[in-house]
Amino acid sequence: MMGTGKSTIGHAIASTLQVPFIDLDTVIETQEAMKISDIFDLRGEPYFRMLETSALRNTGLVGNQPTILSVVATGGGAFEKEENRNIMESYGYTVWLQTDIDEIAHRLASDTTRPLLREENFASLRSRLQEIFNKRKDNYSLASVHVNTDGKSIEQIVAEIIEATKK
Ligand SMILES: Nc1ncnc2c1ncn2[C@@H]1O[C@H](COP(=O)(O)OP(=O)(O)OP(=O)(O)O)[C@@H](O)[C@H]1O
Ligand SMILES: O=C(O)C1=C[C@@H](O)[C@@H](O)[C@H](O)C1
Ligand SMILES: [Mg+2]
Repeated sequence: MMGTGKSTIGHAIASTLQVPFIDLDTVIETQEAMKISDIFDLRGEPYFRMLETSALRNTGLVGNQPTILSVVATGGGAFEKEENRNIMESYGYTVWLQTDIDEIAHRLASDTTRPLLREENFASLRSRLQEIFNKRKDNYSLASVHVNTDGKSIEQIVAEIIEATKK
């Protein structure tokens, strides 16, 4: 889900484990030389979703060889497509960061970079987030590791995820 901390936590896990970190949204922006909001506006969401799947596929390979251990943060909508879930499951652990909707709304209230969240005020942002979450939660629950982030520091969340992947 957007705003739960995938990029922040993903980066922190990779630093802790000293492995490469890949942020799929950043990969797509670099490759297209365009901000995600511009890709949505100029090319449309289906085109973005196609780029997302192909970027996801490419994160697992360097040439034709599987890459070494790495941490990948996807966009919040990437787990919606079965094809994407299958690619991610073939790579290893998938992590669902669960964050209270009010907390996400507070975090993103002044952030205008997310094309699916162009809301006029806090109440409409909150209800839009709830609507997106309700639509996506069954797919998110298919992730192999579930971590509730509420009231936790980044360090605590990182430690919980690393611990969960040792089991
Ligand atoms: N555990 C946390 N405690 C407090 N703030 C946090 C925490 N995790 C992330 N944040 C803050 O929340 C905001 C959103 O985080 P981030 O960009 O990592 O989310 P995301 O899941 O990658 O979102 P998106 O799906 O849009 O890419 C940032 O301002 C970040 O600093
Ligand atoms: O939740 C989503 O569908 C999205 C989240 C962002 O990370 C970006 O991938 C894009 O804005 C779409
Ligand atoms: Mg992100």
